[in-house]
Amino acid sequence: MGAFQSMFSRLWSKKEVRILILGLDNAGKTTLLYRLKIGEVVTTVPTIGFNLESVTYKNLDFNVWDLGGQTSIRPYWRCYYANTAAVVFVVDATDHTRLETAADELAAMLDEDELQSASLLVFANKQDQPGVLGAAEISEVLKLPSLKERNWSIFPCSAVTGDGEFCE
Ligand SMILES: Nc1nc2c(ncn2[C@@H]2O[C@H](COP(=O)(O)OP(=O)(O)OP(=O)(O)O)[C@@H](O)[C@H]2O)c(=O)[nH]1
Ligand SMILES: [Mg+2]
Repeated sequence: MGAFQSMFSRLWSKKEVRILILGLDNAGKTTLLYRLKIGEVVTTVPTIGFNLESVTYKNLDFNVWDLGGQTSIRPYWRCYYANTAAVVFVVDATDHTRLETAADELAAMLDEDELQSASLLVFANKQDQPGVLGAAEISEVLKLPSLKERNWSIFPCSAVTGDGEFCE
């Protein structure tokens, strides 16, 4: 194989680093995606299907899939699980009444075979709002400390103000 051909075969075989952004509807997933991508707050509409963007972070390129979170769309999340390096699970930390639902969806997702080696990053979003729960409280509701053999972290953030380590 010539050098040229060899270089291109290596490029073509370069695997996608796939990140999924999941969470209930209205959690702030799309807002967060575009905060990461362009550093700005965009006006969103509920996502029907997905948004896909390549995001470069610290010189690494990721394909970030932001899936719609409405009840009727959640069954389709599993179609995107294969080869996922990390799941970003976004929680509206002001939405006290739906935290249990978020916890159930997260638990079901983490049970899936295709996600056994995926890392989990949880964002306790909307920290700019009054009455918001912090990372420790969200972590407890989602039962993160009981996760075994899972590389997980949780961060408080506001996708709107950009506050929080990973929203910047
Ligand atoms: N105050 C505040 N509002 C936010 C924040 N993040 C998102 N929002 C608002 O929450 C609403 C829903 O945001 P989206 O990003 O569309 O939510 P989503 O999770 O993509 O929702 P689906 O696409 O339906 O699954 C919008 O009005 C956002 O402006 C935040 O950090 N703080
Ligand atoms: Mg959306």
